[in-house]
Formats: sequence, structure tokens, C-alpha cells
Amino acid sequence: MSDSPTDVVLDVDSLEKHFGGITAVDGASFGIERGEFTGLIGPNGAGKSTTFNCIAGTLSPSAGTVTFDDTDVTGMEPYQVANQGLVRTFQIARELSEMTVLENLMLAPPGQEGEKLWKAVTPGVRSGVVDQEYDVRERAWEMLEFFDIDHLAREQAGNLSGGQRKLLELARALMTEPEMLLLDEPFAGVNPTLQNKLVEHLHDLIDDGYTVLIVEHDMDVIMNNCERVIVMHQGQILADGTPADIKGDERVIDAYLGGDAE
Ligand SMILES: Nc1ncnc2c1ncn2[C@@H]1O[C@H](COP(=O)(O)OP(=O)(O)OP(=O)(O)O)[C@@H](O)[C@H]1O
Repeated sequence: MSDSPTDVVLDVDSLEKHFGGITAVDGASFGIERGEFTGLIGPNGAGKSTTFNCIAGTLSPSAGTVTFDDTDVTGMEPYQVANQGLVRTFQIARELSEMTVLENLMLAPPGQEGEKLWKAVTPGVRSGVVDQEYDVRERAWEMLEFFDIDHLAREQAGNLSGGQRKLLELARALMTEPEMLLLDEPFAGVNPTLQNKLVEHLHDLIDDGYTVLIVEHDMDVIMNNCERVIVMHQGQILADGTPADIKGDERVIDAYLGGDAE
């Protein structure tokens, strides 16, 4: 437990990321409290994805620090960040779409990071719950049941609808037993029924003590569900507060009504 009055689990301090002459993140600082459901919003190009990537280790920041659970994770590889309990969702790669849903849960997420991520959850690492193949299978079934997709266990992942695929991505991230989830546009391409279901599951996860940070373009979903909203604009934090605070913030209204809004 942190000894600060608020229990900050993720602390992003003066984060910067430059791509050549482009400044994608320009001194962003914010803290996320344990168990909080926070939305990160902002117009296109505001720097949200780059911030996510710098937190999750997919990109190395140009300056600033990222601290998770009192550990400095700045510049760590994604599997190392995941090993600390901070995990982002990965899209299901085409190669995995011919495998079943159950196999997808039991296998590495795609790509190099995924393979390393998987190694991070094999023998003895973190809780040790998934230290044998049997336990991995058991955990996979738990996840399928939690997300009500156990009836799809033997279905090829490629046959899932967009929404079911999002549930599978979330289930797969949870296989590593993280403390905090980073979700990048989890509702994109999801029909309203499954979107509601996904939102319910996210609330269940929050009730279970998970911390969730979500980047999402659907403002209604963010405003109706998140306890706190952080607004980025031109690489900086423009506003940070409750949905009610944010809705009434003149700077936010101006940023969204500007030429770079969707
Ligand atoms: N790999 C890269 N190389 C060069 N510029 C980049 C790179 N990644 C992002 N950028 C630039 O950095 C800025 C921030 O981009 P970023 O994708 O982080 O914004 P965003 O808020 O996630 O946008 P969107 O909502 O459209 O996904 C943009 O100007 C973008 O063009």
C-alpha cells in the first residue's frame, strides 16, 4: 500500500515523447488511483495512444517517468511491465484467428511482446496460479465463464463478432492476472448490446478491485461510466476531473469544437 492519502497505483510524471520534430506527448502528468475507472479522452492526434504505449512499454518515452506500484517501469519492455501487473489488451492477430477461442486464451498473444508476455506467466511468476498447464486451462475456462463466452470455447476466433472478439481480447489480458488494465478503444466496432455487456464486465472488474484506464472515442460511454476523466490536447493534460467537471469545462469544449475534433 502506498503511504500517500490517495492510493496512486500508476504515476505518470512529466512524460514526453518526440518523433523527430513531432511532439506527441508534451509533459503529461497524472496519477491513477487503485480501483479507479478512468477514461483518457482527447481529439485525434492529442497523444492518447502514444501515452498508452509509453506506459505499457511499447514505446520508450523521450523524457519523464512512469511508476507502477512504486516501481519505476519507465522504458521497460512490455513483458516486464506486464510482469509488474500492468497489462494492455492486444488485438488478435490473423494467424490466431484459425485457432479456437480456448486455444487463444492458452497461447501467447501475438508478436514478440506477446511471446515474452506469455513467458512472464509461465512457471512460478507472479501469483503462481498459472504454474502448470492444467492451471492455465482452468484459468482460461474461468475467463470464458466470466465473460459468458464459454459456449464459444471451441469456435474459431476468426468467426467471432467484433464484440465477442473484444471480450476475448479482454479475457486474454486477464489471463496474466494483472492489477491494472489499459484498454485502447475497447468499444470500436462493437454493437450496442455487446457494448453494454462489455461495460457491465468492466464494472464487475472494478468491483473486484481492478484498476482500469481506457482510451475511447465514444464520449457517452466514458461520461456515463468512468469515475474520472482525463482530457489530453496537443500532448498535454488539458483537464482532469469527474465527468460533470469535464462536461462543463470551457477549455475542453473549445478543444473538441476546434478543427482537430472528430
Ligand atoms: N510513430 C510515429 N511517428 C511519427 N509521429 C507519430 C507516431 N505516432 C504518433 N505520431 C504523432 O503523434 C501525435 C499523437 O498521436 P497519437 O496517436 O498518440 O494521438 P491519439 O490521441 O491517440 O489520436 P487518435 O485519437 O487519432 O488515435 C500525432 O500528431 C501523430 O501523428
